[in-house]
Amino acid sequence: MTKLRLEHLGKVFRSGDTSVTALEDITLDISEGEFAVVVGPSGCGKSTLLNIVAGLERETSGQALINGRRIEGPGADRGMVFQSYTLFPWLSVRKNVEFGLRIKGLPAVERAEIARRYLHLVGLEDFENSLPKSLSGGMKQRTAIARVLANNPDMLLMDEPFGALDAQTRLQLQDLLLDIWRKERATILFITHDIDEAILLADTIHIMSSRPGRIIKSITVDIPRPRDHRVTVLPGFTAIKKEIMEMLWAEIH
Ligand SMILES: Nc1ncnc2c1ncn2[C@@H]1O[C@H](COP(=O)(O)OP(=O)(O)OP(=O)(O)O)[C@@H](O)[C@H]1O
Repeated sequence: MTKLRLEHLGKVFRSGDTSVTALEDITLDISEGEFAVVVGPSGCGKSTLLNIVAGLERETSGQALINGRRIEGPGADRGMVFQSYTLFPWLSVRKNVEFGLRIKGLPAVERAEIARRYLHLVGLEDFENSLPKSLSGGMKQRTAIARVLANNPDMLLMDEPFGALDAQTRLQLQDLLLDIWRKERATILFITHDIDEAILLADTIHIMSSRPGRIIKSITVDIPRPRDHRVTVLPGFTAIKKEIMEMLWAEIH
């Protein structure tokens, strides 16, 4: 079943006499439970694409549909994780995770139960009373992921979520995300600059051109699951990496 459909999506930013075409004629489908990754050169419109799906920006042509309904603004059916940490500094880890549930009006006992379940899933059950300032970058992103999952969204939208982390932590969180995705059967749209990350995670990789961003190729990653970092040395992995690198290289030269 199609979860997200983008039909001839375009975005032109206008300000005064100048206009920037960020996206042009983007058409793609993401199925329920699919892990879709978008890669592309810097400035090609990846964040703009994700922001339109999040309902934070409006397209200027075409349309974006979730579960067959046109996206016209933000909604609880989509949960977003950004590169920068977006936790409330004055709230404990658990209160951060509970935040959306509190807005929904869930009783305190139920909120705490759901928050603890997701903190356990991301390995932070012993830190529920800590404040964000006492957490490492990786722990902050784990909290952000738990917070989004606690709201039980239809889709997770992730904009370079591991981009600010050191290499070692990034590897750990990639494996954690794969584990969560398998357990929660989430539908994920994930943006990254990192080709290894894209191949490790994705069912499908959509490669974008330089601005104006178009989809120049969609690659199905047929490396068997469950995957972890050991797959990065497989010949199938290297072959996909070569293909993507050559396409991106051609885009920026
Ligand atoms: N609010 C805005 N107003 C005007 N132009 C914008 C706005 N947001 C983005 N752009 C332009 O649209 C283009 C695409 O930007 P976007 O941030 O989506 O690219 P990106 O692929 O996510 O970049 P990066 O990989 O460097 O994060 C860029 O040329 C950018 O300058």
